[in-house]
Amino acid sequence: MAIIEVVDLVKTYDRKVAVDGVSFSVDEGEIFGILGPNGAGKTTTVECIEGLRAADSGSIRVDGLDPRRDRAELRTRLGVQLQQSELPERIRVGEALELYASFYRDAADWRELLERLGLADEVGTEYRKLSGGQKQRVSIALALVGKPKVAVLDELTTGLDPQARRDTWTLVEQVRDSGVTVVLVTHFMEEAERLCDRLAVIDAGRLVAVDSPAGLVARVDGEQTVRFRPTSPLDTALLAGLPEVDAVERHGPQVVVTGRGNLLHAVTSLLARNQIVAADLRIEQAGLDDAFIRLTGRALSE
Ligand SMILES: Nc1ncnc2c1ncn2[C@@H]1O[C@H](COP(=O)(O)OP(=O)(O)OP(=O)(O)O)[C@@H](O)[C@H]1O
Repeated sequence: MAIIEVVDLVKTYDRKVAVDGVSFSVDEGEIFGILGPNGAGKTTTVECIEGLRAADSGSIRVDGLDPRRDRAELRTRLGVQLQQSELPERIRVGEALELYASFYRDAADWRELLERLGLADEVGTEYRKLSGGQKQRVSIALALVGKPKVAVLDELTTGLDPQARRDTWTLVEQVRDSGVTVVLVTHFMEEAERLCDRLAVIDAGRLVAVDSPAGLVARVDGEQTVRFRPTSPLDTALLAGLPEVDAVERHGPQVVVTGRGNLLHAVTSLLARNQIVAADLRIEQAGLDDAFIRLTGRALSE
């Protein structure tokens, strides 16, 4: 069931069209990603969902509420991640949580929340003394303290090192598993691929596609590459004769086979039939990166 519905959203700043007729819906209980390059209109879209910005046209419903008209009620159902700069440097973690909990009639037990987010030891620590990853966890805690049904997390792992980023992903999955629908704004392909059940790909204000990461990748009928080192002599003409294979090359001791369909299975079966053992066998397939390029005509990082 849809918990967020966005229909034909349009938002213009002066003459710049930031969001240009975007429609999508978010199902209850999913991690829904909004993926796109800088300036694509992601933040504008979620700010309209949060009721922080008025759309020029289109309609939005969050758990049945109109974000502008029902802002007060929306606040109890939608948790918004705070940007880092919005907390005073010297506030202690426990104080921040207590303060935010006081804004809600029915707040979560914030001590239990800190425990769950691995911050129990930092209750008395000043915000400025936390690591980047810890600050992000505090911002997640603050988004959850009102016991929302939906949490919006915007550029959650920007600036984090790879380990802290992975820890944060695990945390987001735990949040979802606890029954909260998550809307995740990101421009990291890996994050989107690893974490999101479905994604809206936005480019230059327009919705390019909504699908699961695997569904997006499947739209690219991509070429695959299988690499291996045969441990006994191999007649590559045998491989070249397989219907799945487009080309076979030798790079020193390595054989590189490109093709389509169930390429890996075709290659390994042929090797098995000929009693050839493949060492260092690897397959490379199209990923979300390739799908993004196919859909938008450019790489996400451009
Ligand atoms: N308050 C504003 N006034 C004028 N233009 C704005 C305003 N906020 C955003 N824009 C412009 O609208 C477009 C969409 O911006 P938005 O912040 O929604 O994109 P984004 O996808 O979230 O990008 P980023 O990843 O860089 O945050 C950009 O061209 C941006 O410059």
